[in-house]
Amino acid sequence: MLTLENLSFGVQDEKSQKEIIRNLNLTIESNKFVVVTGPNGGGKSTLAKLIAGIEKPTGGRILLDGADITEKNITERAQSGISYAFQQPVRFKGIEVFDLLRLASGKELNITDACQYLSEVGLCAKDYIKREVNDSLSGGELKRIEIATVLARGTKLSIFDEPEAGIDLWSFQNLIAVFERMRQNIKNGSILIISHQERILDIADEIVVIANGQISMQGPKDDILPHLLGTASAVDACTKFYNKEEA
Ligand SMILES: Nc1ncnc2c1ncn2[C@@H]1O[C@H](COP(=O)(O)OP(=O)(O)OP(=O)(O)O)[C@@H](O)[C@H]1O
Repeated sequence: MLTLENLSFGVQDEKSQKEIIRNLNLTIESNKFVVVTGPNGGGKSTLAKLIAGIEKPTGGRILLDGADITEKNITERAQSGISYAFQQPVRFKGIEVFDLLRLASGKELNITDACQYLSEVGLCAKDYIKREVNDSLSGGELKRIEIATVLARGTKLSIFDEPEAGIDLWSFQNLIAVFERMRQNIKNGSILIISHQERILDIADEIVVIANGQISMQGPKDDILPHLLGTASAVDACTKFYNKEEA
């Protein structure tokens, strides 16, 4: 279980202090599939980075299964059981896809198992398993490889930041199937996905809407999704909801 207590994150620009996450309280229960959504710039990616240890909070605490991990760095948090898939994944020159999957899994992964992870994210395993994780991979390919590494890690908390970004329509169908399978097989871990996509929101146990650095709505999918739909996209709906709240 992940608990965020009065979590804050602010940055200082030339003129003033900008609060990006404001005294946010959130609990993510074990074995839950939680989707975080909300308007652009609302603070979703920042929140994910605070949980993964990429950014350091300016206030509040982060607890994983009751243990305070606020002061732990990114490596220590990974060791505690948090995986993070970036919105824009990092390339690793000189490392093959197979090496990356083996490192991620933390065990002696054989080629068949590694290929299985690639197939799950819609990549033809034989074409990719020996590819170097360098600039020759497209953004969408890299994104899918990164999702495969998170699958290989199988940690207590897996965080995916906009996994759909840069993925073509055909692969998107596969991706939805991947997340549906994760939802069905969820045990001893939670999944937190940042997404604007209705099909991903629809898989959620719980939806959290973040706007202006705070939670503006939170609850079971069946309660929250109807509020977000009925417009061209969920993010438009979120923006409208937020504007209404502000009025
Ligand atoms: N290190 C930083 N310094 C200054 N501003 C920052 C920093 N990190 C984030 N921000 C700002 O904080 C706000 C929230 O950013 P964040 O990336 O968390 O939003 P988001 O909800 O994930 O947006 P999107 O849906 O567009 O991905 C944005 O206005 C962003 O420009």
